Amino acid sequence: MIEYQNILDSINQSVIKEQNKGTIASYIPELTNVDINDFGIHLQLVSGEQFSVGNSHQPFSIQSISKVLSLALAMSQVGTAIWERLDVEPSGNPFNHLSLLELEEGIPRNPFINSGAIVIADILVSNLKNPKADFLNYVRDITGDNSIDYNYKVAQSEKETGFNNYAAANLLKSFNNLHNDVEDVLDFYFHQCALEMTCQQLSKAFFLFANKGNCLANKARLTKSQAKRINAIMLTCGFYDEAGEFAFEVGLPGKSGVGGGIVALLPNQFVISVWSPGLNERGNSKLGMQALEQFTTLANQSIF
Ligand SMILES: NC(=O)CC[C@H](N)C(=O)O
Repeated sequence: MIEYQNILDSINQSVIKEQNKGTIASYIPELTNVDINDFGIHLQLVSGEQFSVGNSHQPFSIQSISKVLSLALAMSQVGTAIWERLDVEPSGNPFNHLSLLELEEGIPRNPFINSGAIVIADILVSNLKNPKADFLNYVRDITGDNSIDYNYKVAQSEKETGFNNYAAANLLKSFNNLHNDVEDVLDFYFHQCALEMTCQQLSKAFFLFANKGNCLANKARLTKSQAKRINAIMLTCGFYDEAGEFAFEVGLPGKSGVGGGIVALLPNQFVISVWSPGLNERGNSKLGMQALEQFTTLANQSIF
């Protein structure tokens, strides 16, 4: 029997002592309205038990973590045809890097760098009747929580400063890999990134990836094979140019966001969500990575 609560308590004790908590993302100005000392973890076992520590019930901006949820919805709607428009290779580059996209003629390396997520957003805009409302309902549905919502100020803040994402979308358009208007696709993308969730809600939202495609309410939302493939992409691409380091330190598929959240999971066992808003140089939560390294070491559980 693993003493999960003791493990989470001891991680909390050790990370709150850290002097260097990283840097809060400021390129989206509205993201700076958080306290660098905020820290929470929520662990959801596939067997149903839950454990948490710290601010695990405080909503934060999930940012790029949303790219896994948009990919899941696109795969369940469109199936394998999405792979005609993007690849599944790690990019070895920052999430907002553009030169590879030009070299590779508008085919993004994977769905978790910004250009890849923008292609997925385009697919959803083409396939959903009311894209923003339908995506929100999907996330509420798989999580079993209707209180989840977009933070409209964060979406607006990114719209006003998202020049790099406008560049990515226009480059995709120039290669005919964006079918809708740049404005419509980015409006959807900025909202999906502006979803606010707590660590507890994130663990519940990601339950289907640990549970062979079946969500918390035990409804099939993805096939087993789709869940397996999404986990593989999280492992190889979930942390951009730090994916190797995350596999090395933590050893789980996962996804980060510049709001300081990280979700990771062990198939058939658990989902764990961590939030600490200070980021390292690669744009991933500094203490979040440390906490997860300690978790898989102390619990002796990883995919390796
Ligand atoms: N890594 C991230 O979380 C980046 C997401 C952010 N919305 C962006 O496009 O820049």
